[in-house]
Amino acid sequence: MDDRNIILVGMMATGKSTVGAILAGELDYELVDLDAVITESEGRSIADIFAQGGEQAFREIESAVLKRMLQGERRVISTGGGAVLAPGNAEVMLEHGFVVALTATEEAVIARVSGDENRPLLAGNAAERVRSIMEQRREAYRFAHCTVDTTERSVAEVSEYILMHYRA
Ligand SMILES: Nc1ncnc2c1ncn2[C@@H]1O[C@H](COP(=O)(O)OP(=O)(O)OP(=O)(O)O)[C@@H](O)[C@H]1O
Ligand SMILES: O=C(O)C1=C[C@@H](O)[C@@H](O)[C@H](O)C1
Ligand SMILES: [Mg+2]
Repeated sequence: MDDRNIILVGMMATGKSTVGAILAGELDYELVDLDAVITESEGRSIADIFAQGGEQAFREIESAVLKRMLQGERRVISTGGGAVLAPGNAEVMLEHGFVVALTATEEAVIARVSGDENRPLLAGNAAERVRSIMEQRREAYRFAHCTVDTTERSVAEVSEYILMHYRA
C-alpha cells in the first residue's frame, strides 16, 4: 500500500465530489474538494468569481489552489470539471498522484445536473451547454492513468473500481 494521492478529473457531474468522499473514507485519506477549497479561500462562490472576473480569473485561482493541494500525500483530490484545461495542470497531476478520469454519457450528465443552479458554465440551456462543453473537452481527460465510465455504475461501484486499480 502506498501513500500516493488520488486525483479525480472529469466532466461536471461525473461524480468526482461524491466518489472522492467515499474514497477518502475508505482509505482514511484527507478529502480535498478543489471547488470547496476555492470557495472557502476566496470567501465567495464560484458563481461570484465567474461573474466578477470571468472564467480566466477562476482558472488562475483554480490552478494555484490545485498546485498547492498537490504538495502533500494521502489526499483524495476531487478537481473541478475544468481543472485539466490550463496548460501544465495535467502534467503536475500525473507527477503528484494516481489520476482517475470519470466519464459519463451526455444524457447521464444532463440528467444529473438538471435543477442544479450552481454551475455558471451551464447558464441558459443547460443541455445544449453540456453537449458543447463535452465536445470541446473530448480529449481533455484522456491523460489520466485510469478511466472509469460512471454511466451504469453506482458511486459505490465506481469507488470500488478505483480502489482496485489504485492498489494494483
Ligand atoms: N455513478 C453515479 N450514478 C448516479 N448518480 C451519480 C453518480 N455519480 C454522481 N451522481 C450524482 O450526480 C450529481 C453530481 O455529482 P458530483 O457533484 O459528485 O459531481 P462532480 O463530478 O463533483 O461535479 P462538478 O464537476 O460540477 O464538481 C450528484 O447528484 C450525484 O449524486
Ligand atoms: O467544468 C467546469 O469548467 C467547472 C466545473 C465545476 O466543478 C466548477 O469548477 C466550475 O463551475 C467550472
Ligand atoms: Mg465536484
